[in-house]
Amino acid sequence: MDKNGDVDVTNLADQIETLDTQEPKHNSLQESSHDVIIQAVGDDPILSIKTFEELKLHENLLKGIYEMGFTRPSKIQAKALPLLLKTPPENMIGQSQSGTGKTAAFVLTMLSRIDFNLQAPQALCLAPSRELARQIMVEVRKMGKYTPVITAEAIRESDVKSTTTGKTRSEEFANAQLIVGTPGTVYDLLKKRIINKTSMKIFVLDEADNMLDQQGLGDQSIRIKNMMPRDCQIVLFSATYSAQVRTFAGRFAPNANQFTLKVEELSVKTINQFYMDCKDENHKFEVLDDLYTLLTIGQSIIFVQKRDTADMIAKRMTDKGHRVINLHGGLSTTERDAVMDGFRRGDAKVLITTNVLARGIDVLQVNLVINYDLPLDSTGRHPDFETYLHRIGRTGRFGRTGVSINFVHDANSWEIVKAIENHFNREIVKVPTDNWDTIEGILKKEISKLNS
Ligand SMILES: Nc1ncnc2c1ncn2[C@@H]1O[C@H](COP(=O)(O)OP(=O)(O)OP(=O)(O)O)[C@@H](O)[C@H]1O
Repeated sequence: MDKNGDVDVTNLADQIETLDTQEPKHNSLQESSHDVIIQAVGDDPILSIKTFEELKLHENLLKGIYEMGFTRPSKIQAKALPLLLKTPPENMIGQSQSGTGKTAAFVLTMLSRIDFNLQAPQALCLAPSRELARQIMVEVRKMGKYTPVITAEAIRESDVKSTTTGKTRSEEFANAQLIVGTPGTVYDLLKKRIINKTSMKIFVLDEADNMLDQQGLGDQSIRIKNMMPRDCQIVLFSATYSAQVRTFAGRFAPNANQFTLKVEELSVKTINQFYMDCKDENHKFEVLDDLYTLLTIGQSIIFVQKRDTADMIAKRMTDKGHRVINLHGGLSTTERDAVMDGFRRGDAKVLITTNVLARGIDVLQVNLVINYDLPLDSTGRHPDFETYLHRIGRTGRFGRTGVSINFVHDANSWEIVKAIENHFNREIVKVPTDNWDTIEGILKKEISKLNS
């Protein structure tokens, strides 16, 4: 807390994840450390690299990695990359907590698989949202900066010329080697043969459990996968896999090397979780207004369940004098890009959104996530555990500390918070809604515990 009595969540410590640098202990198909179970398909020892050099990557790729400030591989990168880069390629079903560097693991693999002399699509990555696809492409372009890779984003819905490249879709995809997109657009482009699939070497699903969800994007992902050549490497990554999706993932990516986290290891330790007991729906807004009036908060994301609620909260917060922005699927793509880019630049500090941004979005300065509405499954009554974890994972990125606050306003929402607490076996601490000195005290204590 600073001398004005504000909780200073803007200056949270930059703790870099402690790397597991131990030598592999045995040559076996399965390795189980305290947090992750690795099932490898081959008989080779499960290696864990300590430096990126050990991967024997092209020096231009290494240059890109180092320029991004990646001095050492994270734990998932250290263990997954040796398996991902094997020749002949092997499939992967990877799991690691939010913000631990899964993107770099698959981006590096895609870039390593490309024959730069061949101007045809060779690597395809799907993500569930336009914003995440754009973010992955930024990482591709940074990491591949010193390579001649030709890239294309498959996120536009019509055949208009790209505003950035001035090319039509056919022109853009004719010689693109690495494509990142959303499933609907990619499927459409493959079907129309605008994307040529014949030389495709690697197919990646980020947020794979979401992409394979039979009630959502699953159908499209399956259709796209069925169009890929037989020997195409299939790589799935997510922080979460429900038991049902995991079984299906095993069929989608057969004979895969698998990384599985135990449920109690899923929550990121540096994200501290709270709940506030509001009297009713309307009181939730008053508490939100007070929070932003009384506390100094860095960048934050407020999650609601519906687009209408996002619009309504944004309007009411603006009327109260708070500077907020709002992003959901009801906006045009141009509006969505402008909002997201503004938030990334830090022009706006408070982003109100729906589950469209629950997954993957990486803005390191976000130190607070508010679940204004708790995430519910399709019945609308039960908790959506996976979405909860992804939402709060928008803070606490790569070893940073973060705070998440859940708003509770009736018996059902209280039960949902308790169910989430039990499911992940992580305490969600109650903070009062009426005593701001106490609120500051609790948040400060919890944050300092995390930093110590
Ligand atoms: N080896 C590294 N060294 C330093 N920073 C890294 C390294 N690897 C990744 N990062 C950074 O860590 C942050 C989180 O990485 P990333 O977005 O890939 O997480 P993730 O595991 O995909 O999370 P989520 O499950 O939320 O999608 C990013 O800002 C990324 O640039």
